[in-house]
Amino acid sequence: MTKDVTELVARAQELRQQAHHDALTGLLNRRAGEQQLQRCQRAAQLECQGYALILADIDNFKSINDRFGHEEGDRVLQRCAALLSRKVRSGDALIRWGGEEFLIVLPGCKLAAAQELAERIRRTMACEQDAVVGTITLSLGVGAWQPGECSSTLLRRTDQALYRAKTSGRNQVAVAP
Ligand SMILES: Nc1nc2c(ncn2[C@@H]2O[C@H](COP(=O)(O)OP(=O)(O)OP(=O)(O)O)[C@@H](O)[C@H]2O)c(=O)[nH]1
Repeated sequence: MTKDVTELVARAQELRQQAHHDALTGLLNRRAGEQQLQRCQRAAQLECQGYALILADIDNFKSINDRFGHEEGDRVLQRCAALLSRKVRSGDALIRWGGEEFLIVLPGCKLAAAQELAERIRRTMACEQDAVVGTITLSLGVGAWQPGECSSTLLRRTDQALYRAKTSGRNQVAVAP
């Protein structure tokens, strides 16, 4: 009987893990990430505790897949996820937001600190050499919550900053005004 209960609890934990996490990278999946973002937004409105976002996107990822194959592309995604995991603090949320795009939610973080973190991430990624693919770079957009703003507006501003980082040459950080 006790063994059955233990197995059920373990299975429930496994299912919860699968429901909230991306199978390839182990990061939070988009749905769980959206919930984290909403929690952060509520705290911002109720307690006036701001937060910041970083959107990081691997540069020219399609050509990595094309040149080295989809499996190597998957490994590059895992490598990026591992690097990002090393850079964030325990209260932050690290999310696989899309194919080769990652969102970091930083509760209580101001714009300047988020920009510094994004720059540290960019530099570390660009300096490390992957044995197969060589240099991998990231473009990053950074935004900080403004009073009265909803999370989708902040997300849109941060995405626009990421777009500027891409169109300005990639391997750079752009900040949402
Ligand atoms: N290996 C692998 N590839 C993926 C995965 N999800 C998305 N992709 C690929 O990621 C690529 C993204 O390509 P684009 O959107 O053109 O972006 P990009 O080549 O990185 O170009 P820029 O973002 O403009 O620098 C597509 O070729 C997708 O097939 C995945 O889970 N694994």
